[in-house]
Amino acid sequence: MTRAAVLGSGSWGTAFAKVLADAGTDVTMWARRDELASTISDKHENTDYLPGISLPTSISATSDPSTALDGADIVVLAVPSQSLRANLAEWTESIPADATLLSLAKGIETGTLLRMSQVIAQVTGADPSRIASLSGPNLARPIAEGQPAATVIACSDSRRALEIQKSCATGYFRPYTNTDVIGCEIGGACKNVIALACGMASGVGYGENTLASIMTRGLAEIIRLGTALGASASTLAGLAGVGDLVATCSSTLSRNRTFGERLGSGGSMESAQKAAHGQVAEGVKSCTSVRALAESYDVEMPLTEAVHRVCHEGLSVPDAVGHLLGRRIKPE
Ligand SMILES: NC(=O)c1ccc[n+]([C@@H]2O[C@H](COP(=O)([O-])OP(=O)(O)OC[C@H]3O[C@@H](n4cnc5c(N)ncnc54)[C@H](O)[C@@H]3O)[C@@H](O)[C@H]2O)c1
Ligand SMILES: O=P(O)(O)OC[C@H](O)CO
Repeated sequence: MTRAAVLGSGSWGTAFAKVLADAGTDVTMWARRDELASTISDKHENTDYLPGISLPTSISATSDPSTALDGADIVVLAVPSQSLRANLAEWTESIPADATLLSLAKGIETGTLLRMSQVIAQVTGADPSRIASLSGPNLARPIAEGQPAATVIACSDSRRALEIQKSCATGYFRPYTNTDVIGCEIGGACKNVIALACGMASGVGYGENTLASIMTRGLAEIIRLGTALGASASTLAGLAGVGDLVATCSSTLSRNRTFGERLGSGGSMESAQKAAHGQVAEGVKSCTSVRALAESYDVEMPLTEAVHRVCHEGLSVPDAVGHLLGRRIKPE
């Protein structure tokens, strides 16, 4: 039986742990707090992040990372992007030598501008062939409720991608494999920024034409950046690109879209952060790193630039809209 350690017991870590257990994988979760680990093990519910969802009784949880990691074939990294490096530094010693490391995080590290698989390789010293990324239209709660969805598991080593695919395929969760780790990670990180923009537009009161225009032009800038970094455009036209972009930009369950909506309807960054109740909207930090990454490759990303300026330079949403529409007109 495949054994997985899921490190991080937020919404997606918990929903994905359920998927793994439903697929017949032996799962141990790690939670930062003892109290949450005990609730998951004893009450089979994550009352903090996914209240009302019954977890399989086979899932156990611990606040001791080495207990969770003991004998793991697959190590699932389910903490927010900006905390992955510090957490991994503490976990590396206990990670089994041949385990596959699977990142669920959708972000670009600030400062280093590294993708999550690059952070993992740098901190753990693992060969890139042991590192995989999972990304797609995967809002946590509907998946935990068993609503059908598909995803992409990207790894340069197809054997490892297949091992993960088998460990999480269920009657409601359909994983596809891919070898394009860059495309998968760029799609996942960048769509959060575009979802912030859609939320801002929706908060102002704009409707479907505006949102569809932002999604489509957002995809154009994601493809420009992805291909400049070596991703395949077809990955970005698939589940980890268009699929996730549509789900996140359209859903009122998205933390990124909701965050943007609060800004668009006149809320401050502080009030939007407060209203998120500790749940991470990755795009708020990644807009800055994606923008810097794009600049370093001489790639134009006007929507990302606008989101960065609203979130971090005090530009108002109406002024951001004015700047975007005032740009030079050009062919599509
Ligand atoms: N929630 C979703 O629907 C969803 C779906 C797909 C991917 N993701 C991605 O998965 C990653 C994790 O998101 P989530 O939704 O589970 O987040 P979350 O906000 O629900 O929870 C984050 C988890 O990480 C822990 N955490 C927060 N800061 C930490 C730190 N500094 N050190 C250690 N642990 C810390 C929290 O205690 C919590 O257990 C993100 O990159 C997100 O973009 C989320
Ligand atoms: O709630 P969000 O905005 O972090 O998005 C969640 C997932 O990434 C959707 O696939």
